[in-house]
Amino acid sequence: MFFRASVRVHSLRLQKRRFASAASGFRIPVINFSKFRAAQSDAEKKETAKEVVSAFKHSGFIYVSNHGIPENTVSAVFRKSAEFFKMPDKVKAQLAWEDPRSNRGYVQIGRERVTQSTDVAEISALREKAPDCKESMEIGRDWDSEWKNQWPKESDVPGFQKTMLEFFQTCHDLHVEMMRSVALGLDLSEDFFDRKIDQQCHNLRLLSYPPVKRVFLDGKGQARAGAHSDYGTLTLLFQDSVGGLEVMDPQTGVFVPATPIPGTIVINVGDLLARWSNDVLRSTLHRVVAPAKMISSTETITPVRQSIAFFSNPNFDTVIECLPNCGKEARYPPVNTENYIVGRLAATYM
Ligand SMILES: O=C(O)CCC(=O)C(=O)O
Ligand SMILES: [Fe+2]
Repeated sequence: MFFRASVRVHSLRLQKRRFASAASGFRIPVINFSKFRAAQSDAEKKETAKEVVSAFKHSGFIYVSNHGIPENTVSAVFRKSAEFFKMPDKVKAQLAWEDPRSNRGYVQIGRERVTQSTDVAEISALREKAPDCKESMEIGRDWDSEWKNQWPKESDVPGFQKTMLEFFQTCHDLHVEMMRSVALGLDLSEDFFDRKIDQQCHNLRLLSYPPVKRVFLDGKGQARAGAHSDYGTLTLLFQDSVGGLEVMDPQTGVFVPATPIPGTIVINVGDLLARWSNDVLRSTLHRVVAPAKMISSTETITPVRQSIAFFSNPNFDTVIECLPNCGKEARYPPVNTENYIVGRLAATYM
């Protein structure tokens, strides 16, 4: 969570990097989502919903298989994303991310430093010392009356806009179903969230982590993306086969690799859903470091890595306050979604 811990505590935890061990008991389960869709009865549906919620309570992360998004849809998005990042820097710079209220556009390497700190000066110092080694392209709903997406010229990346807009809708649809499983798993009515999440105030983020010297990533506090939690309800994360994503075991503070599993999507709880659920569901720290697997014994440069994150959010006018069935006493005061999300974004970008 946002205020959960200080950077000092995290930097101690960052020193420890081990692999998942049976001893810690930490695991990110693979959940077959076709069982939710194809369920013949409410009871059967609830079985998968309970699996989802149980994992979100313990680790905050799941792998979802049989999620219904065709493999060639995902690979087309990866291809268009790679084409986008191959454009010359000065072309990408014309599409620059400008405002946390919009949260759209191209973010060059070093502009964002994800962290749990809330102190602007501290984040700024961190950004200078150990910026995230990544570039990204942020896309929002395309019909917003105030904020416009920063599309590249059609001739520069043919089909980019169409591919991304279709994918945005596809991810929204899956997120609605996932939220239905969360509602059922919390013993709420299946449609509990439907009208609170239907305005698509989400953020599709294309990520590219350039090749970098391994020694550089091994430096103190340096990572492809520093330890952080996400801000919204659920993040749908598509990763390539390179690896490097690690999730913190909340019991031990040890980071555990979330090794890519072909055909699955990694889905994790964000801070707003944790807050909504009064911390019944867990928003877990994660980061991106050099991949564990070496290509060869002489390898000193990590391969380029691509990932795609769909950060789903409640409607911006939704007030987040303790859900039913999530404890008698609210741990947090109510908060407006837009104020919360924009506040978090404003702190992490320069
Ligand atoms: O690239 C990844 O695997 C994770 C990215 C991430 O956690 C984020 O952008 O919030
Ligand atoms: Fe994240």
